Amino acid sequence: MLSCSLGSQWNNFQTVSLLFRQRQATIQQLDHIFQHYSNGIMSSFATKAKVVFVLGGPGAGKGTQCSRIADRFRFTHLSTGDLLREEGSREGSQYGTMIEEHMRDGKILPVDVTCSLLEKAIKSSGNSMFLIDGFPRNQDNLDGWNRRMSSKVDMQFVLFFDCTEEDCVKRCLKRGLNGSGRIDDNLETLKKRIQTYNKHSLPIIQYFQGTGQIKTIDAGPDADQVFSQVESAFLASGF
Ligand SMILES: Nc1ncnc2c1ncn2[C@@H]1O[C@H](COP(=O)(O)OP(=O)(O)O)[C@@H](O)[C@H]1O
Ligand SMILES: Nc1ccn([C@@H]2O[C@H](COP(=O)(O)OP(=O)(O)O)[C@@H](O)[C@H]2O)c(=O)n1
Repeated sequence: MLSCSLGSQWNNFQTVSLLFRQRQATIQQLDHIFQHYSNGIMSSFATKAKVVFVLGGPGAGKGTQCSRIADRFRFTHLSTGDLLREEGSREGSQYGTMIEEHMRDGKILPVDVTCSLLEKAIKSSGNSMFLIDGFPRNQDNLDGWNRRMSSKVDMQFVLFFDCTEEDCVKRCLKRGLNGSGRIDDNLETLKKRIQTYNKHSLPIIQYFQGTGQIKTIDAGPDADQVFSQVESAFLASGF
């Protein structure tokens, strides 16, 4: 029986080498044994991608902190909102109108659209560590992820940026005034985004609190202070 541990793989190679030196196996037999063992070695390296979900209200600072985490810990930052905006503005996209309407109304898109974009981005990234920012944002997102992706990756934990509604609104409005160009950084849409967050996203955060997978960050202080909490959370998880 072949074992996948590197120690026993090394022993296997030593055995093959001994057989060869003692001329006790034909080249064909040795080739067969070599292929068998090297497949075992490859599978011991082929680990699943690591995923951290990043949640919090609109404007809580998820994107700001994700780009710092990506620099510091070599994660790839996948902003679900950015992927959707990109898809929405792609010429010929069948989802353009749907994405624009949902975003303007502060509504969450069907998971099949979002999950396909995430899966494509994960596959083409060349990395094995991902921050999935703004997802899963409702039960449909979570169910779709569990159906399509959860067995293909290792979810590490959920980083939750805890921010008051007042700060969230202020930050989004300022982001809009500073020229974000986003169709949803205005007071009217923000009210709807906050409603959606309270009704659909908070239950998901509570679900992860129940499973013990949440790391809560106080998102109120300035970005440097928030990052020092974030950094401690990643270091404590072995990153
Ligand atoms: N800790 C913070 N304090 C004040 N403003 C912040 C902080 N973190 C981010 N911001 C600003 O708030 C706005 C929203 O931040 P962003 O990271 O885009 O949030 P999200 O990705 O959660 O929507 C941005 O203009 C950003 O510069
Ligand atoms: N999982 C997600 C994430 C975002 N979205 C859409 O994208 C919009 C913007 O999301 P975002 O993550 O860029 O922005 P914030 O609301 O976090 O600031 C949301 O209001 C939704 O309309 C979605 O449908 N599904």
